[in-house]
Amino acid sequence: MSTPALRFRQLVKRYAGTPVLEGIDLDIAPGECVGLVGVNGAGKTSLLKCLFDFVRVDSGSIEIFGRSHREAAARSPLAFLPERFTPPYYLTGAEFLTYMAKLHGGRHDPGAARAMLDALDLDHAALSMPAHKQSKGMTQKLGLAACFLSNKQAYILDEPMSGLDPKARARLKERLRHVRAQGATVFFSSHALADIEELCDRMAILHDGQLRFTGTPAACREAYGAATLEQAFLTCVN
Ligand SMILES: Nc1ncnc2c1ncn2[C@@H]1O[C@H](COP(=O)(O)OP(=O)(O)OP(=O)(O)O)[C@@H](O)[C@H]1O
Repeated sequence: MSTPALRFRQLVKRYAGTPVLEGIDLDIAPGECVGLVGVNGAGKTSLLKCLFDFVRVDSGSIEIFGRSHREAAARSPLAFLPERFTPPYYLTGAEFLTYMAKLHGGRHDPGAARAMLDALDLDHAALSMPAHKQSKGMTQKLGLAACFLSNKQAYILDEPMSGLDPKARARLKERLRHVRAQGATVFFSSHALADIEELCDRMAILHDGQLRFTGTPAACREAYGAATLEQAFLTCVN
């Protein structure tokens, strides 16, 4: 197998001694789309925070395209959308995208930005509106736009569908298929099992600090003898 895009090995994370992740092993291949699911509080966001070195790992390792996640340069091929994303409240949409383009080491391209807003069904008015006047869905789309404009090798998205209306969800799915067709890796958390089934090559179910299941959605249904992914998930976490 080629070098994985992401490799988690025996990852352990505790908060004040309380374990949240207790030996996570997961490889995600370049170009693969993997969905991370689990009940509220299962540790999905914590796993992603470990990946970006936002929180300290207690033991185990994480590699990004073969390099330790502790090296800042190793994280540069990644675009990230945090959970409950809100841009700095005083920045307009255009200022935020300009700022993010700089952080990603590129230059803001107003034409590309407008095209991306169209792709995600975000009104161009968001470009001149400060974030604090935007709706939850608008700021979410803005965060997604910044991610996709970065043209990174891998997109790490924490509940990317959160707050999006049905049209925007459809547009986001199109965009995810588009970046995958270009060879990008996608790793996202979600509570929407239908989205996981529709978009992902594989899914990982995190429960009680461990990955209870990793494989295709079809294999998940089969493993738990369930007609639907929802039933399979419920059996897995019960
Ligand atoms: N900074 C922190 N300090 C202490 N405990 C934390 C911290 N961050 C998260 N936790 C705890 O770790 C556990 C996992 O939280 P996390 O946010 O990773 O779960 P999640 O799977 O993303 O949940 P959700 O689906 O609700 O977003 C929870 O019990 C949470 O209270």
